[in-house]
Amino acid sequence: MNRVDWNGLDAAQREAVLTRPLAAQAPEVTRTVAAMLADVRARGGEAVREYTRRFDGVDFDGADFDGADVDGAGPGRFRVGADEFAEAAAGLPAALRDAIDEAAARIERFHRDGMGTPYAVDTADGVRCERILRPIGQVGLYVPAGTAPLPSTALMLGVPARLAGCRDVVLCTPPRADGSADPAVLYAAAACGIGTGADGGVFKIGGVQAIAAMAYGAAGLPACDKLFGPGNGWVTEAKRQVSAGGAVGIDMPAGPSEVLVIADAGANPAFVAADLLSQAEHGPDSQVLLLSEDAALLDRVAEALEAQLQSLPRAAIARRALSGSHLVRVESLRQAFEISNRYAPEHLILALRDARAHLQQVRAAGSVFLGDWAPEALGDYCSGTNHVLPTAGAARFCSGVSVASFQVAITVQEVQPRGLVAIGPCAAELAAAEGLEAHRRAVTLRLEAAA
Ligand SMILES: NC(=O)c1ccc[n+]([C@@H]2O[C@H](COP(=O)([O-])OP(=O)(O)OC[C@H]3O[C@@H](n4cnc5c(N)ncnc54)[C@H](O)[C@@H]3O)[C@@H](O)[C@H]2O)c1
Ligand SMILES: N[C@H](CO)Cc1c[nH]c[nH+]1
Ligand SMILES: [Zn+2]
Repeated sequence: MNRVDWNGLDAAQREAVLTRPLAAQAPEVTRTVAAMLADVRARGGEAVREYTRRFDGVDFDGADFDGADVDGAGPGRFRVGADEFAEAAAGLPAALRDAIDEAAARIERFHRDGMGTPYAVDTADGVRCERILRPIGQVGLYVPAGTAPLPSTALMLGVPARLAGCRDVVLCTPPRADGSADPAVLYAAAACGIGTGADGGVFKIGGVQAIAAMAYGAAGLPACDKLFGPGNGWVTEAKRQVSAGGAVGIDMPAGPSEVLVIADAGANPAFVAADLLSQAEHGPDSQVLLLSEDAALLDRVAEALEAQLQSLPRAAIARRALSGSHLVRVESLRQAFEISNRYAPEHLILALRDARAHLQQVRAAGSVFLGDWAPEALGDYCSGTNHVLPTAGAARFCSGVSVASFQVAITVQEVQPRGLVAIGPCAAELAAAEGLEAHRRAVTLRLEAAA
């Protein structure tokens, strides 16, 4: 990891420290993704099949890739059949099944309490305004499995989708080399009721081609109203591009993982190093930052990182992520929070003695971890909060996945004649000021009728 002193950097160098690795390669990714999306749009399932062969090394040689035959899922098809679900559940170690069930229950507990509630207000006598909630009709979930399958992501998306009442849920995840889906992802999907009923289903499709298939409807998938889930740079760019057209919504940019740690002299260097590595091991594009006033702490964390890397199976990936990451000496905690709020990290760990007291200084972050005993990994799996979170600075303006992400809120107004008499003149006056005569008449005609 690169070691810098914030006060010794000029503006451009500071910018470089806070620039995400993906930003540098964006134009090339943008072009590749645009071409792939256009191809799936034009050629449908055949293009999905071709990209699956190219990127995942699997050739699904089913009969009809565009819908007619997908219900009879079997070997050679994108859609996961009942037999593969059953095999997955039977083959999974009991301890893993229990862990998935336990995590699902805690995620549900947290998300259920945070569900938005409809409300109604009489804004005037005879004027009732309401906000009601409806589940989004057709939702598409993406569960990454490039560097490693993430069954926890299936829970993070599937649990709130179910709580919101979404009935038509499809889930895409890249196939393994033998053409099967990761069994733990299937078990987690099934635990959320995805893929086992008549509606929706789980499809073995990854990357850009999965996002295209869910956005446009291809390879047996319906065109979805909204897409959810994290992914690498290609997946995240694909989500951005399909949503730019306005035909499909997305949850947020949830790209390569990030963590920013603010640590004081009392922090445990081994804990801090482990937290940095747990995001660095996600992928070479991950970025991790450590800010501290204490130079000795930065030294000890650097040593701990090296020591822990020795026994890390994904050390090569983590080292690449660390090469684009920094250990930053700051002059004060105040400066640390200024930097953090500007960076707007996906995850923010406050390894501080009085962490809660500093929470009020946090203005932008996907999820915050207070103190020494809340490793970010708990939020990834089972504390109950959602791990699908905004990256690349998007935490400045959007939030992680919640039940509300799967709902639309609709406002309703019900007006009695006395209500129209009460507020109609206000509307008529404003309509006249805007020169919109039809608007004004829609009110005044009724005022006359009510008189
Ligand atoms: N922000 C969040 O909430 C969050 C949560 C979990 C994971 N993540 C991130 O999700 C990412 C998962 O990435 P992953 O790679 O492991 O899995 P992935 O499923 O996102 O990507 C794998 C797919 O990428 C495609 N691909 C690979 N190389 C390509 C190329 N050269 N051109 C076009 N497409 C290509 C392939 O189709 C492959 O199936 C990681 O970066 C991780 O940090 C983020
Ligand atoms: N840290 C990831 C979000 O950036 C989520 C995750 C899933 N599994 C492990 N971690
Ligand atoms: Zn993680």
